[in-house]
Order: sequence, then C-alpha cells, then structure tokens
Amino acid sequence: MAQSSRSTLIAVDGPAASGKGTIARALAAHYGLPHMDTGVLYRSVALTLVRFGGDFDNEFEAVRAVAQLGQVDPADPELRSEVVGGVASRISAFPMLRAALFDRQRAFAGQDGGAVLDGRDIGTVIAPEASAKLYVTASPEARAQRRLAELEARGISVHYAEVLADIHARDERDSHRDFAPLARAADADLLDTSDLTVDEAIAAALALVEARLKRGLPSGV
Ligand SMILES: Nc1ncnc2c1ncn2[C@@H]1O[C@H](COP(=O)(O)OP(=O)(O)O)[C@@H](O)[C@H]1O
Ligand SMILES: Nc1ccn([C@@H]2O[C@H](COP(=O)(O)OP(=O)(O)O)[C@@H](O)[C@H]2O)c(=O)n1
Repeated sequence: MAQSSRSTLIAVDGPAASGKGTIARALAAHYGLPHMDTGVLYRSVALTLVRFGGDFDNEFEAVRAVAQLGQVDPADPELRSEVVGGVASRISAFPMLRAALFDRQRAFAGQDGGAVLDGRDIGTVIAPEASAKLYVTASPEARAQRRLAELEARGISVHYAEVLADIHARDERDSHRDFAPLARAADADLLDTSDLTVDEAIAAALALVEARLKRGLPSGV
C-alpha cells in the first residue's frame, strides 16, 4: 500500500491488558489520527457466535459471522467480557477468519494522513510498512492485576488466580498459533509498562514514536 510522505501510520501490538489500547488511543489523540482497536473485530465475531450458539471450533461459522459485524454495537459491554475475549482468542487462530478481516484493517491503515491501529499482528502482517511500531508488554502478574481491577470496576467478582490463569492461556494461544501469531516485529520498539503508571507509559510511548518518526524508516522498508 502506498503511503504519502505526510502520512503517519502507527502500529501498536502486545498481549492482553499490556496497555496497548490505552497507549494507541493516546497516540491517536496526540497526532490527531483515527484509531482502530482491531481486537474489537475478533471480539465482535466471537460475540456473534456466542449469541447465536455457534460452534467455536468451526472455521466456516466464524467466517460467516463476519457478515454480521455491522449488527454489533462497538459500545456493547458484553464485547469486553472474559468469555468473549476467550472465544476471540480461539477463533483468531483460523486463517480464513484472519483473511476475511484483513481488507478492512488494511483500508483503515491506508487512509490519507495515516492512522493508529492496535492488536497482535499490526506491525508484522497488517501494516508492516508503519512509520512507527511499538510492542507493548508487561508481566503476566501486572496484566492480571489490571484486568482484575477492570472487572471489579464493572461489578464482576473474580479471583486473581483465575484472571492470571486466563492471561497465561491467552498468551499461550496468541503466541503459538500458526498464522499471524502475537510477535514483536523486528523493527518495533519494546515498551514494558509493568512498573509504569498510565501517564508514564503514555509519555514513554510518545517519546519512542517521536524518536522513530524523526529517524524515519530504516532503509529498504
Ligand atoms: N501503565 C499502566 N498502569 C496501570 N494500569 C494500566 C496501565 N496501562 C493500562 N492500564 C489499565 O489496564 C487496563 C487494560 O489496559 P488496555 O489499554 O485496555 O490494555 P490492552 O488494550 O492491552 O488490553 C485498563 O483498565 C487500563 O486503564
Ligand atoms: N490484531 C488482532 C487483534 C486481536 N486478536 C485476537 O483477539 C483477541 C481479543 O483481542 P483484544 O485486543 O480485544 O484483547 P485484549 O488485549 O484487550 O484482552 C486476542 O486474544 C487475540 O487472539 C488477534 O488475533 N489479532
């Protein structure tokens, strides 16, 4: 995809609850760019299957559910549930589903002026030509604490051990699938947010992106 010299395309990847969404939204606001949380696409397909009693192991049913994406309200709180996140993680291993969701992510990435996208495979598959790439991570324990706090704020009572086990299971599935696994792109800057507050993590992300934009793309990319 051709990018104009004035467009700023930023890829933010990382595991569950690493803070990538928080950082991607802050970068989008800072640079005045549109933002896409690509996890919502996988979660929307998952929610459709959950609602219609679909078979989570059937690749064709998952692909068929893509046609229903317009029916899912992106503000639906059920989208953020642990059940839907778990199903999203399972179905996102299907290559045909990933292919069915590819074009809309590419189109978003290719819009004039640029964009910020966050997910698992933005820097590696969706936007390998991005002007800046971040791989945001944090320890499983820090991520479990954050997810627990999120769930508690929504009035959902769960045990820390359960949330931690879920984080480990998701990491395992997301990192070891055959197609577009969660991985740091070779040219992505690493940002570990384990010991950073939200404000510190955003400031660190901004500094890395600024430095990268100033340096420009490595030759040959
Ligand atoms: N550096 C941080 N320190 C503490 N909490 C954070 C930090 N970054 C994000 N959070 C919180 O952790 C939760 C998950 O963050 P989010 O950005 O949604 O992660 P992701 O998009 O990687 O799943 C949110 O409640 C968010 O406010
Ligand atoms: N670009 C993406 C985004 C999400 N996903 C999958 O969708 C699931 C939900 O993604 P998410 O980003 O909403 O999850 P959290 O990190 O917010 O927990 C992940 O566990 C991934 O398996 C993916 O495979 N590729």
